[in-house]
Amino acid sequence: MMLLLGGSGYVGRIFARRLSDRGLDFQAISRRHYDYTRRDRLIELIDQTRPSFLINAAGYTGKPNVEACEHHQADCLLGNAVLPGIVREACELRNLPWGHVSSGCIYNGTRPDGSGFRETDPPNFCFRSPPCSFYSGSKALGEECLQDADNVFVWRLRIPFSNRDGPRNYLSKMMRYDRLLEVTNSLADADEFVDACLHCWQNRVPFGIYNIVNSGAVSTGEVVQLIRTHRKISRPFQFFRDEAEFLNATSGVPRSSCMLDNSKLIRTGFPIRDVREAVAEALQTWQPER
Ligand SMILES: NC(=O)C1=CN([C@@H]2O[C@H](COP(=O)(O)OP(=O)(O)OC[C@H]3O[C@@H](n4cnc5c(N)ncnc54)[C@H](OP(=O)(O)O)[C@@H]3O)[C@@H](O)[C@H]2O)C=CC1
Ligand SMILES: Cc1cn([C@H]2C[C@H](O)[C@@H](COP(=O)(O)OP(=O)(O)O[C@H]3O[C@@H](C)C(=O)[C@@H](O)[C@H]3O)O2)c(=O)[nH]c1=O
Repeated sequence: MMLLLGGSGYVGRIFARRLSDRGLDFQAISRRHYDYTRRDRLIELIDQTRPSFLINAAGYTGKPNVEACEHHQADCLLGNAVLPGIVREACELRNLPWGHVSSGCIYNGTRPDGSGFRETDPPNFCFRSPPCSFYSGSKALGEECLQDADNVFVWRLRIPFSNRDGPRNYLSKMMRYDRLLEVTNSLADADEFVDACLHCWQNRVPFGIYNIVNSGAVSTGEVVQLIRTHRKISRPFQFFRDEAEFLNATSGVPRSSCMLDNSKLIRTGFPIRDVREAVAEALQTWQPER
């Protein structure tokens, strides 16, 4: 049996669906019913349920986007920086292996040679390397709390998308925003991300940090072109002139735009798709929100 923390959230629900689809036994835990953010309660929960693995898909992301983290800093620090440390302590005490959903947003840009950041690269979009958003800073602190931990996977997700239309889906956002920021990013098909996380545990790959994104990176303009082609949308898409105009028009919170190297994941035998192929397929099989 696996414990799933944060199973009520966007990422947690995808874990729940994929676990159910595979017939894997799990219990999704919500703070509403059980306060897993308290170390003593989490240890009690582990003792009562005796799981073989724990998935931490809990955290504070801000709604509708990370801008909200600037105004809810305590919740953000609790969910993203403190909670991973609490889960670590509880899991270490009970010798329970686990996985933590982190974010690639602790980086900005590329490595100096233009390649994607590797798991060994220090974050460059965080409180220790400003500027950054409060969200990114809090996620990097969360990873610091897990440094040198045994028995944990740190799964870095980045800009999830899927074929299911909705306010958290990056492709839906690109179709709904009035104006778009032209940047280049690594992205992750949300289902593929979860499958890769489950692959790590089920195939007992070595614990540690994994960048879990589709291969390559894609610009906003390329995504728009794929949307035009596969969704047959002919209306014009408006773009911000540059990042300064984006920051002026929104609430001034900088975003991470970055490329991540996923070769460590690929070496474990997980066949992750190229980002353009994955985006195209999501758009071809699009399920509009009702
Ligand atoms: N969505 C995205 O674009 C990305 C998300 N991530 C990471 O994935 C994880 C899940 O994100 P996502 O599913 O999008 O987030 P959601 O807000 O949709 O869900 C997160 C869940 O975490 C639980 N939670 C526990 N502590 C807190 C807290 N202090 N504040 C808010 N919620 C809390 C809540 O569940 P309950 O109250 O029921 O226990 C909540 O439903 C986060 O760690 C996030 O940083 C990483 C990259 C991209
Ligand atoms: C608000 C806005 C954003 N954008 C761009 C900026 C950015 O490149 C992309 C996504 O920005 P958003 O504000 O929608 O989402 P944001 O909250 O920044 O998304 C992030 O969420 C957290 C939880 C993560 O961990 C990240 O990996 C990422 O998925 O869209 C526009 O093009 N136009 C807009 O009006």
